[in-house]
Amino acid sequence: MSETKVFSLADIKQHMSDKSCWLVVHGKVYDVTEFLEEHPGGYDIIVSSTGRDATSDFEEIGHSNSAKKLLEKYLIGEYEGGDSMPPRAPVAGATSRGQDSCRVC
Ligand code: HEM
Repeated sequence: MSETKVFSLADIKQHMSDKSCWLVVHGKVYDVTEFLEEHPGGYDIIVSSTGRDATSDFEEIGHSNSAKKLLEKYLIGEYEGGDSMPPRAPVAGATSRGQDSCRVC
């Protein structure tokens, strides 16, 4: 078994398209590019869950156990912040250094 790779938010944000598509679910990073075409829910819905924490998107749909098992096939590593990934894309221009608290709210 090779060592677990750890990815930053900046890494993850480079894979937000159908050319290269990573998902973060429960703090783990999945490269689902190859799965996009096969996804029964369509590929655009997955692409729209990239670049942020996709855990609630994935869980709220009520995916079957076989869908959860399928996810394991695409595991490539972990997010450096564990479960602390922003659920929505941070405010435009914010840094990924953890100082992106909202100035408006
Ligand atoms: C790599 C991650 C994912 C895998 C492996 C996956 C797998 C699957 C599978 C196997 C199904 C068929 C039903 C089932 O067995 O539960 C399904 C349906 C569905 N998935 Fe995903 N899914 C993933 C990510 C997502 C994400 C991030 C969303 C975003 C909300 C999503 C939305 C849906 C929807 C809406 C359906 C229902 C499609 C329908 O019945 O019309 N999935 N998915």
